[in-house]
Amino acid sequence: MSATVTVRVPAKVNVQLAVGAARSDGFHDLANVFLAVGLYDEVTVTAADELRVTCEGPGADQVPLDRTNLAARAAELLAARYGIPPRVHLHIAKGIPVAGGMAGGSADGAGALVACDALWGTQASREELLDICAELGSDVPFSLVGGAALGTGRGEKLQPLEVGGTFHWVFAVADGGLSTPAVYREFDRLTPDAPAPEASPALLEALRTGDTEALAATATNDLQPAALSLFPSLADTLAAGTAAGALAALVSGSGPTTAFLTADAASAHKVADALTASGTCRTARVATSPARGAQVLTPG
Ligand SMILES: C[C@@](CO)(OP(=O)(O)O)[C@H](O)COP(=O)(O)OP(=O)(O)OC[C@H]1O[C@@H](n2ccc(N)nc2=O)[C@H](O)[C@@H]1O
Ligand SMILES: Nc1ncnc2c1ncn2[C@@H]1O[C@H](COP(=O)(O)OP(=O)(O)O)[C@@H](O)[C@H]1O
Repeated sequence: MSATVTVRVPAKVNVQLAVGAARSDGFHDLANVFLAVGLYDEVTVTAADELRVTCEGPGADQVPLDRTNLAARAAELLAARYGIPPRVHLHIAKGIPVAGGMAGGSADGAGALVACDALWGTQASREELLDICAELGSDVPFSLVGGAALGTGRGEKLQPLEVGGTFHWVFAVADGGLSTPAVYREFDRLTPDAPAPEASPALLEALRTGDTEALAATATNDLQPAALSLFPSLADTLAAGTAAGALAALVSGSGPTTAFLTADAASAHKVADALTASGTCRTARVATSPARGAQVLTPG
């Protein structure tokens, strides 16, 4: 056991987000095709007198530092399973836009879990870790595994997917955030008869073969109309990225980050520059996918 462990965890984009009707538990059944992208949060855990969370980086002021933080909840859940007092300092270095539909909070939950497991030497099995992740949130299991996966149920039941190449993305970070439950509520209002969600075979094939144009032609997000309804100016951001040459433009998950798939690295930089100059977003970030899931940087 070492005194400090740092874990790096990627963001995600949903290349397909098919959403069904609301279930009796309030969640929605999904066909959620997750793709991990190379924008990262780092979670560092250090032994301390009591559980404490600190956060640095863009948007850190919007991250709760109390027990509602997903990193704190992850430490508490693992500690409770093994009868360990959760006396740790969790420090989060944010690289993933906060409340942006890129699963930053989920990344921190998965990262804290892996970091505490290494710090405490609990050696929880992959199944146990995935179980705790699912308890923390629908997106958290994917943050642990990374790569690409089809999430069914509320998104927590994962089936790994093959990815045959590198995809080049631009992410436009919006001014402000969107609440995930509010976007799902707006989806319900706009889509009274949502059909059962199904993954698109053509999209899965595009991922498998690493075919950017085919992925661009098949990527869809059923939450996009709801996100646009609550945040209408996102339409201007999508239009600016498309005008600059993006092959596909879509809202990332529940938004308000928008995602632009581009032909190659040069095109990604061109689209990012155009988005920044357009004044329709706060900042634009270039990243590639797939990316590895939660990974220990300093060994425990
Ligand atoms: C929309 C998605 C797409 O990947 O991600 P984000 O864009 O928020 O990152 C996810 O479904 C968000 O997953 P996550 O943020 O983990 O949600 P949870 O904590 O499990 O649930 C928060 C709330 O979202 C709604 N929710 C979430 C998942 C789901 N399948 N159906 C839902 O209706 C519920 O209102 C729930 O109370
Ligand atoms: N470690 C965390 N980092 C960011 N947000 C967190 C964290 N823990 C809890 N939250 C809460 O989760 C909400 C959603 O944030 P985030 O996970 O970044 O976005 P999204 O769910 O859109 O992908 C935030 O508004 C915040 O209140």
